[in-house]
Amino acid sequence: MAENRQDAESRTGRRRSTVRSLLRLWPYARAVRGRLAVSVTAASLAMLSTLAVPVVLGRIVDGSLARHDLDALWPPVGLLLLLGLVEAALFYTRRVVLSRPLGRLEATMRADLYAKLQRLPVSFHDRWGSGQMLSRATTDLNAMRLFLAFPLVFLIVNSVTFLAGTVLMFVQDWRLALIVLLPSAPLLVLTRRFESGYSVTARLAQDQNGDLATVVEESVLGIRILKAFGRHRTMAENFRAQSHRLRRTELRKAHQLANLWAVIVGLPEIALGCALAAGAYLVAHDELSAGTLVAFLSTALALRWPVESLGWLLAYANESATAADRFFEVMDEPEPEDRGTAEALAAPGTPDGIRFSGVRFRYPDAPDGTPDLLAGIDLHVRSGETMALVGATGSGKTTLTALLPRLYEATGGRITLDGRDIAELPREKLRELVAVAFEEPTLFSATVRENVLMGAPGADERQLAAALATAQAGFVEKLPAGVETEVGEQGLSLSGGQRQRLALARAVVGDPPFLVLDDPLSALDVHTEALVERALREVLGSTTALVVAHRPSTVLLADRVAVLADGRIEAVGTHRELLRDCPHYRELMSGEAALVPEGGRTR
Ligand SMILES: Nc1ncnc2c1ncn2[C@@H]1O[C@H](COP(=O)(O)OP(=O)(O)OP(=O)(O)O)[C@@H](O)[C@H]1O
Repeated sequence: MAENRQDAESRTGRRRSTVRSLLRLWPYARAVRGRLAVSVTAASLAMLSTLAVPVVLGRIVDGSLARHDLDALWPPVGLLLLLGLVEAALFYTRRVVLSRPLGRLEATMRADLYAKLQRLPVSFHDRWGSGQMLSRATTDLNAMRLFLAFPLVFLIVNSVTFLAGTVLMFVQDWRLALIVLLPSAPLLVLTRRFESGYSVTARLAQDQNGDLATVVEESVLGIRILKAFGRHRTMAENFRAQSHRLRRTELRKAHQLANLWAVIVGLPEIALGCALAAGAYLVAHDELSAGTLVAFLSTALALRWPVESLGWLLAYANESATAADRFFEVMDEPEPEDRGTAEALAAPGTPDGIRFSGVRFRYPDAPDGTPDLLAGIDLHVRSGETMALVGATGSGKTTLTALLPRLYEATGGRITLDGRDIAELPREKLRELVAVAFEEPTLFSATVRENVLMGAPGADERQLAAALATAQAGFVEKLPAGVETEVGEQGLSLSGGQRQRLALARAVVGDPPFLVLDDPLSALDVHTEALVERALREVLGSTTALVVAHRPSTVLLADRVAVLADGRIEAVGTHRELLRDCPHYRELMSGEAALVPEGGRTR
C-alpha cells in the first residue's frame, strides 16, 4: 500500500496534457456522438437566445421607450418572453437527450474495466490495492460520465457564446469591447498555470481516495482480527491519518480553485466598471446612444457566466482527465500473452501425470541479487498419484502449485500435464483440467449452488449432488434453503470446515483430471479435520493431485511426498522412506520446522 501511494505520488509528478487524456475517451464517446451534437447544438442555441435578449432590450430603449410609444412595446416584450421559453425548452432538451446514453456508456466502461481486471494476471493484483480498483470503477467512471454530460458541452457552448458575444460587442461599440476584453490576456496565462498545478493536486486526491478505500475495505474484511488483537484503534488512527491527508489535498484543490475564481470574477468586473464609465462618457457626449449602451452592457453581463464558469469547467475537465488517466492506466496494462492453441489440447495425451522439468520462478518485485525462489524444480507426479509437497515456511510451495494453472508464469523450464506443455494449452482450457482449492476457502456472496458450480458452470444437478457428497458436505441439506442458501460475505456465515468442504466440492464438481490443494486441512478442529480428511480421500482417489502439506495428517493422504528446499526438490519418497532417510523431512514433520530458516533447511 505504501508502495502504491509512492507510485501515485510519483505519477502525479508526471506532466500530462488534459486534452490528450480526455481525447482517449473518444472510442467510448463515439457511441453517443449524435446525441452529444444535439446536446451541444441545443445548449448553443439556448445561449445564443440569451444573447439576443440585450439586442431586443437595446431596441426597446432606443425605440418605443425613447418615443414614449407604449403600443410599440408589446411586440418586443412578447419576443423576450418567447426567447425565455425557447431557452428553457432547449436547456431541457440538452439535459434529457444525454442522460440515458451516458448511463449506458458508464456501464460499458465499467464492464470493460471489470473484464480487464479478470484478465490481468495475479501479479498485477499483487501490486495494486483493491481500493484503487474500487475508486476507479466508481468515482472515476462517474467523473468521466459527468464530464461528457456537462463540462464538455459547456466548454464548447461557452466558447461559442463567448465568440458570438465578442463579435456582438464589437458591432455595438468597438472601444467598449476592447476595454471589456482587456483582461483576457492575463486570464489566459493564469488558467494555463492553474491547469498544470491543479492536475497534479487532482491526481493526488484521486489516488489518496483509492488508498483510503483500501484501508476501509481491509478493516471491514479483517474486522475480526482487528478486534481480536485490539488493533482497531491503530487502524482507526491509520484511517484518520489517511483521511486527513486527503482533506489537506482537497483543501489545496479548493485554494487553487478559489484563487483562480477570484481573478476570473474580479478582473472582468473591473473591466465592466471601466466600460460602464467610458460608455456613460460617450453617451453624455452623444457619441453613443443610450440603447446601444444598455445593449452593450447587457451583452457583457450575459458573457459573465461563460467566463466565470471557466474556473470550475477547467477544474472538472482536469479531474475527468485524471480519472481517464487512472482508468486507462489499468486498461493499458499488458495482458499475459496466451500462446496456447486448441491443437495442443487436441493432441492425444499420454497418461504421464504432472511433470516439472527444470522449472524456475522469481516474483517480478523480488529484490535484485536474490536467488530465484524456484531454482530448477524437477518433479514427477505419476498419473492417478497424490503427491504431498512439504517444505519450510516461505520455501515456495504455494508458488509452485500456482504455476500449474498458470496463475503465475514460470520464468524457466517446462511443466507438462499428461505430456502436454501447459504453456501451449489455452489458459482457459488448462484451468478446466486443473482444479484448485486454496488454503483460504473463499466463498462469494452467492448461493451454495452458485459457489460450487463456479468450478464447472455447465455441471448439472447430479454432478452438483455428487460433488457435495464427495466433499462430505451433507450439512448443506440442513441449511435454511439447502443449496439455494446465500453464503459468503453477505450471506450465512459458515464454519471453517464447512467452507473448506464447499471449496473442495467446487474443485471436484467438474471431475478435473488434475487437482491442486493448498494445505486443505489447515486450521481445522479434530472433528472437522476427520470429516474433511474423509472427503479428501474420496476426492484424491480419482485424480492426479499435488497437495501442499504442513502436517503428518495431510501427508498421510498422499502416496508419495516431495520435499522442497532452497528452490529445488530435495527428496521424493513415501512418508516412511523420508522419515528414515531425510533429516530435513524429519525436522519438518516433528515440529522442529519452526527452527528451520525461512525457505531453506537447517544446516
Ligand atoms: N505475490 C508475491 N510477490 C512477491 N513475493 C511473494 C509473493 N507471494 C509470495 N512471495 C514470497 O515468496 C516466498 C514463498 O512464498 P510461498 O507462499 O510460495 O511459500 P510457502 O512455502 O507456500 O509458505 P507457507 O508454508 O508459509 O504457506 C515468500 O518469501 C514470500 O514472501
